[in-house]
Amino acid sequence: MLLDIADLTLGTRDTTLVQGLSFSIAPGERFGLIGESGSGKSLTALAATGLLPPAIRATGTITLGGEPVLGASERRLSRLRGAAVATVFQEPLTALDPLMPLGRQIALPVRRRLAREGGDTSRPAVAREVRALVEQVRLPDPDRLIRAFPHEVSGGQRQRVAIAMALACKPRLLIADEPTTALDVTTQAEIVALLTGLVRDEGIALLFISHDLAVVGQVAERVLVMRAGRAVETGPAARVLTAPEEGYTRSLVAAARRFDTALEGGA
Ligand SMILES: Nc1ncnc2c1ncn2[C@@H]1O[C@H](COP(=O)(O)OP(=O)(O)OP(=O)(O)O)[C@@H](O)[C@H]1O
Repeated sequence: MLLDIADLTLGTRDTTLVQGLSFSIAPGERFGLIGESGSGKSLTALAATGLLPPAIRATGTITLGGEPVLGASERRLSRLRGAAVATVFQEPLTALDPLMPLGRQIALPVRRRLAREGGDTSRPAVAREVRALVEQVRLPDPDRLIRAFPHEVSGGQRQRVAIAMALACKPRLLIADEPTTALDVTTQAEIVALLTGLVRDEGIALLFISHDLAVVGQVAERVLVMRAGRAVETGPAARVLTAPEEGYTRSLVAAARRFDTALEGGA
């Protein structure tokens, strides 16, 4: 397994936020973590990358690429973050430097990876890779985009830049935490299709986190539904999202269907 989480419990000094959570992701697998706001999805993702806030205590085990995450030194973790896992967040603006042209921002993880691999880190070599990544995430007008600042491009384009930066690390696991929530519906669908296609083509495993069942259904092969920090149901996406066994999942699926029907009725 690429990511193995066993009996993970997270909490502050006086509150339990995630309890007894276990799941694993195989190399190349697309896994969906579903749950309403506050159910503990983001904390779980942060725990998997060793980025938990200092106030949060963790027990259980997390193994990423064969290495333990909980209790690992910052040095080991930063190596693991570069090579094994990269994350795309809901709001790409938080991950981008407002004062740096987008091309230079994409160049940072490219140069880090080339240095790690002992590759050519000269300016032309890095620029070639940046250009290839910009094309891979299908950003329009690459020459303009490379020189543009974050506020000069659209939200969907910023998310494509964030995806390019994640791909630049050549991770074995990509974590996407609500990557489409801040976008309009059309852009959402484009980003979901892009992400799914890229991870499939590159053989990268995906941990896709969302409260939106329809979106997760398009992306994931297997899903886990969380409620108030606990796993409610897990299984193949096609089964859980069409024939859920647990009452809570059934109510989520029914609510999503009602929403779809209302949209169709209103169209
Ligand atoms: N640093 C922190 N200190 C204390 N409590 C925290 C901290 N970070 C998160 N929490 C709490 O942990 C719970 C789970 O948060 P988390 O962000 O993982 O939920 P989520 O399912 O990702 O929801 P959302 O989709 O809204 O981000 C929430 O009740 C939140 O208030």
